[in-house]
Amino acid sequence: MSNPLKVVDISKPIADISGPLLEAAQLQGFLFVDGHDFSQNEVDALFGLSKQFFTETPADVKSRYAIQSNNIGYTHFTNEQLDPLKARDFKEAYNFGNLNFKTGDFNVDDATFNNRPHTAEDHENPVPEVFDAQRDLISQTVKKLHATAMRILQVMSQGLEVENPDFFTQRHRPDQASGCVFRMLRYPLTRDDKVDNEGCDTTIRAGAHTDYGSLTLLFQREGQQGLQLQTGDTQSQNWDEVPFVRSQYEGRAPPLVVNFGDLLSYWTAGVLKSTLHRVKFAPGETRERDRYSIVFFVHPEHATKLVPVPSKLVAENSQGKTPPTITAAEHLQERLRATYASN
Ligand SMILES: O=C(O)CCC(=O)C(=O)O
Ligand SMILES: [Fe+2]
Repeated sequence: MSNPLKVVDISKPIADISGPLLEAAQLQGFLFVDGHDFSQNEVDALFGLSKQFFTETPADVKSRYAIQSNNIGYTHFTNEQLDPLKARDFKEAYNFGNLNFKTGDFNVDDATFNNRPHTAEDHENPVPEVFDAQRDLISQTVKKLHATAMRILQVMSQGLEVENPDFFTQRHRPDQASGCVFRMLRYPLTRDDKVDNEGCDTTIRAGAHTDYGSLTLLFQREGQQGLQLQTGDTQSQNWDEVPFVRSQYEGRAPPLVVNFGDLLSYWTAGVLKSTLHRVKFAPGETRERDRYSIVFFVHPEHATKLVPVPSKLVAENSQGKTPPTITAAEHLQERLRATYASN
């Protein structure tokens, strides 16, 4: 399969890679990031853990950890109801949140995480047993994912010629409350493509959407492709498949699939592209193999004010218009509300 995306090696000097990274962010909103420091063994262990959780945990146990309004927990969309919307999103996921990248803590209770007294709306965010037994692996992973994301933001800042090269990283400090989420996903194979769902395409497993935050980093597995991004204008409805590519480094995990989210697009007056994407299987493919993916959604600190980025490129693009200044937390709440409203 040909590869429509650029591969950028983030272990190379920033000056050599900031141009290509910015170009990918502006034109496609997607790229592959190689030169990260995840080994294949480490990523295999994560996918093993994900498989163990999804396939060995009884449904009633999973439902005890059901997703909360803070976006933490287990979510399951089944095609058992004859609801075409639900049929399209036949997948299950577990979201880890309230992450502290300095300590490696995750699912911290809401009051402690937000550093305020406990209120009735707060959640405790208990961790399922399978994950509790692997705390170190999860902590190490989220710390490294955050560090990788910070490197990408730095390279991007240089590409955007932001006056302060730390503008973005200063707003994504590792130990401050944010909406960052680490998510394990499984798209099971047990459906029958031939089921007529009132004309809707039953091979689509995650409907077309853009991501909410700053950046998204994703691990996929060989032979389990399915992610597609929209190319061309929104009318033309062309979809490019994200292929599986290997790292150029021996023993390293494959390059991360990285895309830019709505918040970064908003924040840069549209210079960076938040691209529509979806998960779709070729007919028949759904009966051969599950798709597993592991995703890290990066968000700035909750209190971050989305003020104009001090960059000529961004200023030119905004053409003197200044959108109302909102915080990252307000932006996230708005997007989550819209998602729940459409379900
Ligand atoms: O599983 C995938 O490949 C994509 C997941 C995704 O786009 C998302 O969860 O936002
Ligand atoms: Fe997504």
